[in-house]
Amino acid sequence: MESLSLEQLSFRYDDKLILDGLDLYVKKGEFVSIIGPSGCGKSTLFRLITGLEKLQQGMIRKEYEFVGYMPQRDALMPWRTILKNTTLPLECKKVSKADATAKSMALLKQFGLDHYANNYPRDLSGGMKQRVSFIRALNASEDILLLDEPFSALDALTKIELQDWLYNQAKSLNKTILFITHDVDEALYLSDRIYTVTETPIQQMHETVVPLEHPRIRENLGSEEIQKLKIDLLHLLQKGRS
Ligand SMILES: Nc1ncnc2c1ncn2[C@@H]1O[C@H](COP(=O)(O)OP(=O)(O)OP(=O)(O)O)[C@@H](O)[C@H]1O
Repeated sequence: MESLSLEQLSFRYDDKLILDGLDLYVKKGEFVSIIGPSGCGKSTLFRLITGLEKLQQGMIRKEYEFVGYMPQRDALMPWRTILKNTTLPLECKKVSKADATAKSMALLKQFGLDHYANNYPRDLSGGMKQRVSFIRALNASEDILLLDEPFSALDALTKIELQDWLYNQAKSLNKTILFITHDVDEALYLSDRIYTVTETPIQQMHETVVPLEHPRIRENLGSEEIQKLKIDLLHLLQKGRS
């Protein structure tokens, strides 16, 4: 069953065509990554799905009304406490203050951040802020999350830790995730399928099913089959840039 499907989506900024009749789908519980050259239109696609950009042509079908969106930068509000940052989507959905606080506190505790509930974003490390941003996205949608390069600004070790953390969250909570990354290893480790942008404006993306079992084991990324796939994906990315 599809949680999200885009049909014949076209979009332009003034005279610059970004999407040209794109079809894409994500099934319920699937982890799907999009990789592509800088500036090809990946974030624009997310802004169309979230409604931040107005649909111009084509159709977006969503199984649920709300999507959780984690933009490239953590985009936490510096004047709100960590707790208040995470309750924001619930306030927008008119959830009562008591319920919003209880739900957010439970998530903060689950993610080891409950002691920071009354702190401000400036008090947290980059990795912690990304976790807070993830909780805020979870509070926006129980079902589907759009994550735009959530780990790109982190150091290598924190990135690996958060990839494992995200993978476990996605599987244990049975989330449907559409994920943008520039990191081919990250896409291979986390995803069931990968869409690669090979042309601009984007017409159809190249689709790859990742041939790895769940639960994922990082060492398996070193297998001959996966290394060959990685090289193929890098070639496709080069094609998309030229
Ligand atoms: N509001 C806007 N008005 C006009 N052009 C825009 C606007 N936002 C983005 N663009 C242009 O549209 C193209 C696609 O931008 P977008 O941010 O979607 O790319 P991206 O693939 O997410 O890039 P990156 O990987 O670097 O984040 C770029 O050329 C960008 O300069």
